[in-house]
Amino acid sequence: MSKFAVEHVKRVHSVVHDRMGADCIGAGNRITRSWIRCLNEYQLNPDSCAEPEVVAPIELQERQERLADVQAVAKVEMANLYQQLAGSGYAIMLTDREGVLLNYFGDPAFTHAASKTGLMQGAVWSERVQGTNGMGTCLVERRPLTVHQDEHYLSRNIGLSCAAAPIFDHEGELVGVLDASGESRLAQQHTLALVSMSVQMIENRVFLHQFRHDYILRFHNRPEFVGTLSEGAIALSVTGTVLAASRAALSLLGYTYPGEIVGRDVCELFNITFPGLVDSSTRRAFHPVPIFEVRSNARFFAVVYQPVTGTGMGSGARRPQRGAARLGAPAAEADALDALHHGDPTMRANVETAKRVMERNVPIVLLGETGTGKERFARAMHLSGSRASRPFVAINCASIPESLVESELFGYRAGAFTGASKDGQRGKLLQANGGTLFLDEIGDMPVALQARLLRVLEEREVVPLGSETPVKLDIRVVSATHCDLTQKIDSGAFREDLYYRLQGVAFTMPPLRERQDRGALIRQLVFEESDAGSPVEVDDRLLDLLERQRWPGNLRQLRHLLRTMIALRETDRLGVHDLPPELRQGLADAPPIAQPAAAQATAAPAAVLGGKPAEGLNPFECAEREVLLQELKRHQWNLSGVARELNISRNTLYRKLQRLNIEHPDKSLFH
Ligand SMILES: Nc1ncnc2c1ncn2[C@@H]1O[C@H](COP(=O)(O)OP(=O)(O)OP(=O)(O)O)[C@@H](O)[C@H]1O
Repeated sequence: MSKFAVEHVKRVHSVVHDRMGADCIGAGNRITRSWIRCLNEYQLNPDSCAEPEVVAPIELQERQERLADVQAVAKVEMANLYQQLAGSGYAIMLTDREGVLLNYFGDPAFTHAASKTGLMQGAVWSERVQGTNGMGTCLVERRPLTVHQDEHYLSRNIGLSCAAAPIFDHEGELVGVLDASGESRLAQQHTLALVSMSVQMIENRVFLHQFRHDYILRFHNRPEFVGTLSEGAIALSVTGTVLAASRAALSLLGYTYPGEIVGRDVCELFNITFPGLVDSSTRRAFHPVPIFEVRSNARFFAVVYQPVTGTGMGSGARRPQRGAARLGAPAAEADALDALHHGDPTMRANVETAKRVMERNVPIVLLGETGTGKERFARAMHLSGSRASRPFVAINCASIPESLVESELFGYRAGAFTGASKDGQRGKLLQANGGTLFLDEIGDMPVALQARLLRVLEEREVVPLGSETPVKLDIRVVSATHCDLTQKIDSGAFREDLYYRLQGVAFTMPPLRERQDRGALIRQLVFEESDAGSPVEVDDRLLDLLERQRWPGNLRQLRHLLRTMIALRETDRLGVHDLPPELRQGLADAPPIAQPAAAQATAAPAAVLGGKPAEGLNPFECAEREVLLQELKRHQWNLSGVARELNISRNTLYRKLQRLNIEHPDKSLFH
């Protein structure tokens, strides 16, 4: 151990064990708290030399797809941030909520050193694994922070300076962290401000994108700030019900949780009716109009943007109707279910059955692989039925932290516990009252919570925390899962009684590779991803290529690819040349999905170089394999050269070679 490391370890122990020491570190108590967690709770050795923990490539891909919306926007912001910090030795990183590094933009000067500490895609930077660090500690503290040099817990990380800010979704849930890390001597004071601004930009853009098919009220207390980074945004349904609010909107209006305003009518927030708001916004040609907040009478300036139409719901389907009844389906929304398919027989049968059962108060379960459209199906049922003007509330049962379950689901009364909001909080169950509750990933719900949920569903009432008065519940419950619930019941991970309570009718969403309407679906996705006013087309060769793929990530994966291609396109007609280079070859070579599995394996591109053919690899991996083989050939199998060229560490390169079945023509040379 170096003298420096010995000193560091001593200091960590003295800070944790001795309050005097803690006061001495002068770094604010977030670091002290974190060090205490690292030593006492995670029992980490400050001088640990353990290899960085890296998730398997397939897991990384799944995690990236789960955060596809955020990632697509974040990539652009990361590139911007990287440019602003260029030359100062920084790497910009995005992690998910578990601290797994999803994206990495590295300054070449720093990348090599960084990979030694584990700053690379797939590495886990949670506090539990890497001790006090920008990303991991930010995930725990849930606020922007810096971790500078020897504030890091592990002595091997004290060469770093990190500035990290948390990214939240519109439901206030933490989804990840954006971080800029560099070598300490180059650390810049304003980095944290830049990172925080980028996060705000990411959150705003994700919000505007996710709710682009709804009305969006964008406002600020100064007219010139409408449309800027600091504006607030509220998504509204066709009847003016608040569907969601951005963080800035909540803060401008003085609320803490989205649940405090979601489900309310916009006229309960501002002293103007929804049709009045839309009319004046349109009449003023989208110049901000003054509106007044109901509680404080504070003046704001607002613009209401119309939904981007073209989801198959018909143009104009979402125009607000003057005095539209709060209950009763807007007629034009009735085809939301029909718009889910373009002739695929399985989906058509699902839609027809859904229409028959959805008003009958029968619980519904949606089954299917990830990304096959379960949530979209649930939303379409909601929009097509009599509850369309009431809230649709989605809960991801797998991701609610144990400690928040109670208040998130059931809500609490004002002052129910220390730290509770003074106005109390309506839980998600009550937010959904009158509408639909969508329980996503139901198979992953913690068992303790299953019992409580069962009771609520049976009694049809909720008692918020700190209250004794039950509130009546009237919700339509739709659940979804990608796992086999009967297997979970057998293993004791899922309650049988809850299973029968949730499953009245089950629908199975066909995977994309089995859908017979793939061509029309691709066109539909391209249309949805195009900006209003500049529609993008797909040429026949590209369409044919895309139709023939197996799409393990289903519609979500396809949408993600199309979004990237549209963002980077040169003209409004997408062709094969718009495919990312690493995919072009792989997609072109991949076998058509109509072939039986055995045939596909043999049809996968056999490597000209590199030993074993690419058996069992998906098209993306085949593409990656091809690119790697070309690079290896170009560098005459000099691994250091290839690693440098690809901006990855030698370790990562080794792992890739193994995963992609690449061997040197002369095997001994790799070892
Ligand atoms: N019929 C459809 N037409 C166009 N896009 C669709 C359709 N169905 C789903 N999608 C798109 O596919 C993506 C994934 O859909 P969705 O989130 O509903 O899938 P899911 O099965 O609920 O996924 P997960 O199991 O991971 O929660 C979304 O971008 C959604 O808009």
